[in-house]
Amino acid sequence: MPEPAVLAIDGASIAYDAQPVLTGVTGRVGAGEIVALIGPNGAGKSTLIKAVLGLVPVTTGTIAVLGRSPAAARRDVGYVPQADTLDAQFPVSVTQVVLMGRYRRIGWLRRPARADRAIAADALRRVGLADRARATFGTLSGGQRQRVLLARAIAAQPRLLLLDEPFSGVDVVSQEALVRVLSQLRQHGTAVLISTHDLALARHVSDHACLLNRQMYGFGPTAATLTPDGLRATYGSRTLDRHGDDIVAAHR
Ligand SMILES: Nc1ncnc2c1ncn2[C@@H]1O[C@H](COP(=O)(O)OP(=O)(O)OP(=O)(O)O)[C@@H](O)[C@H]1O
Repeated sequence: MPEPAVLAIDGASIAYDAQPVLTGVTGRVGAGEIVALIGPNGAGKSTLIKAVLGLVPVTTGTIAVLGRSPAAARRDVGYVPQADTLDAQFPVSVTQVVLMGRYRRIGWLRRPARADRAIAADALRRVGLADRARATFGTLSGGQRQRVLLARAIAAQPRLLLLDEPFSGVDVVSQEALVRVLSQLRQHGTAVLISTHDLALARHVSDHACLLNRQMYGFGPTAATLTPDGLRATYGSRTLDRHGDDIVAAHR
């Protein structure tokens, strides 16, 4: 018997109101696989991530996480939001933010046990911020805050991790930390869905790519999907930067 997919999307349309913003999405993400969502601004990448979280309705077709509805599977799904949606005013320490990742497992009314603190400390170490554990979250740089939120997500030990443009606006150190964490997650069998505008990073880290622009233009092994033809179809008349036969960057 083949392993059931961690995430299974079949002919899904997703809508905030009457008119769907995304249609015809079909694809599978298995344990330990990393899938990149690629498409221009407004393509529907964040919307798809929110639908997998059960926050935006699927109007036709289905989205199943571990064979359950997105809302029922929420406990097994981690989420790192876009950097610019973070609240830097949080008057809490870095460790407290990471421990929030444990509450869905231990319950909001219980105090974290020693094991939870060890898991949080390990998550901070994995993103390279062990030395900032006592710092106030708001005093960190944008890239460091993004890494703290990544630590919070991995401390929850999700089976599926959703990352919304984690590479945008972060420094090289943060990018390297993220690439390192992604490779560890793959080894642990965590499935990852990652939206990004960065084609080079997508090619570097992902096994599969999903091309989106209000509809799906392709889903498959990264090299076979991020082709000049596939990217041209997805981005339309927008400029694509070429290097030899390759398209290296797509403008938003
Ligand atoms: N809460 C909302 N209510 C109604 N429409 C929305 C809402 N959020 C987003 N949209 C619309 O859905 C479409 C897709 O937006 P989405 O944020 O998913 O795109 P994206 O691919 O993530 O873009 P970006 O790369 O700019 O983050 C856009 O037209 C947007 O205006």
